[in-house]
Amino acid sequence: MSNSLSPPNAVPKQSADISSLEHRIRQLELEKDALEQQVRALRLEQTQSYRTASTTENTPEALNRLQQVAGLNNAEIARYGRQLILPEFGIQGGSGVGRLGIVDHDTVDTSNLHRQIIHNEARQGMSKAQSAALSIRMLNPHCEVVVHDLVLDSSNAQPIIDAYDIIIDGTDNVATRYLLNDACVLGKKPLVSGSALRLDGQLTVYNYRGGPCYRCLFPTPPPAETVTNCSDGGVLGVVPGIVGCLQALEAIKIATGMGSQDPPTMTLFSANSTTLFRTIKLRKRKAECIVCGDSPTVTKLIDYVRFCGSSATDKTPDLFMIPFQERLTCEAYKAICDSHTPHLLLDVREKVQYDICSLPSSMNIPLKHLPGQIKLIQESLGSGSDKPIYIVCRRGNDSQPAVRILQEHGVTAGEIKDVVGGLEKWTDRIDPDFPKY
Ligand SMILES: Nc1ncnc2c1ncn2[C@@H]1O[C@H](COP(=O)(O)OP(=O)(O)OP(=O)(O)O)[C@@H](O)[C@H]1O
Ligand SMILES: [Zn+2]
Repeated sequence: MSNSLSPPNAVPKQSADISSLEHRIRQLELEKDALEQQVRALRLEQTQSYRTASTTENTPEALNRLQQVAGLNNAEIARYGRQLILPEFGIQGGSGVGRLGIVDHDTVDTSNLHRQIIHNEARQGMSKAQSAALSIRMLNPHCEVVVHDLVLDSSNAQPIIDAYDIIIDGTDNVATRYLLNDACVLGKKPLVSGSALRLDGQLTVYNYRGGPCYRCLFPTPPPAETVTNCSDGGVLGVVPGIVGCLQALEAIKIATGMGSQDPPTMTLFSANSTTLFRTIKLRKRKAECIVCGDSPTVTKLIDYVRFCGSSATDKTPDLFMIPFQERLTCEAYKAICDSHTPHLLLDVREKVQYDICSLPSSMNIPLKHLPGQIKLIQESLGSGSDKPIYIVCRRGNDSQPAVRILQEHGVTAGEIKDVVGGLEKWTDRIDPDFPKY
């Protein structure tokens, strides 16, 4: 046996290093847990002493003093009474929100009314920010409401964010979510983020008390074609309301110093699950996050539309993947129908959308199933046929990749074209009675 070999029971040096490092990590983790527990206990103590101050001194003098501190008049005390008597809030915590800013560039649409209850039937076509401000003023004339009727982008976001203490995100696109995140990190503002789609919702508070930011969780934007919004995926009316109330709750807790979820958490709501709520613990990427990490490289707002490869509004139909002259206008397609020119009309919307409304004699194959249905399409057309294929979707976006898919799979047809602006344009320009949803 050579001397260089270790004795039978000895641990090789490298594994000894690894295990001692692992031991150290476990120790540090224990220390971290203990420290986090201490922080939680101190925060609880803070809240309780604050609570005691606002409830036990119930003498008229003490109330008067607190009333002055909180700046409430009798009418406001009457208004907020049910909240003021909550021990967790008291007169200081219960004084409400003095100034609310509303940002939205859009106008109220009929399809918003089943869920956006801040608007109503009579407000269709009105600026959403104005309509929201009206509703808030009708509820409470004391609240100052500032209307920002604009598309929030990197040229205007920072001063708007800087003017408020807490930012609540209820937008529907990734470009704006990254923009808001970065502006909040740069402006040191907590971001109460909520989203709702179909039967599901999500709630997270970012950038609060050393917690993670949106980029810590999602360092890179998802591919644009994988993102669905309410307009395409649908949403159950009550779900955004549930998420919105949770966002309001977190904002109130932050405003009153009660704190938010600790440790930082993502709350997932699913109307379809038996438990309704689930939570996921979140971690800040201290070392790697390029905006809130140790060595940030994002030090000012960037072009988020370019970064995400998708627009900040879902109201811009047609991404112009195919040159306009290679496509059909609604009017041109109407002329084809009127002249009874034989053709195959392919509708590439999801089946649930197709079931709501469709053009006569169309064939429904949702975009995602198209590659698997080439044979069926060719058979419907007749092989070697020179019959043209026209493709339609909701807004003229999905129909363009559909054209490319058929071309790439070598479908033989007279021509393969899609309808610019899709069925939405069809309603606007050709048939006002065709349903718009
Ligand atoms: N960058 C932005 N600036 C201003 N408002 C924005 C921005 N991004 C999104 N919004 C607004 O956020 C809101 C998101 O609401 P929601 O998800 O219900 O979509 P919607 O556009 O109202 O409805 P739908 O998608 O069904 O047409 C919209 O009113 C939209 O105008
Ligand atoms: Zn981060």
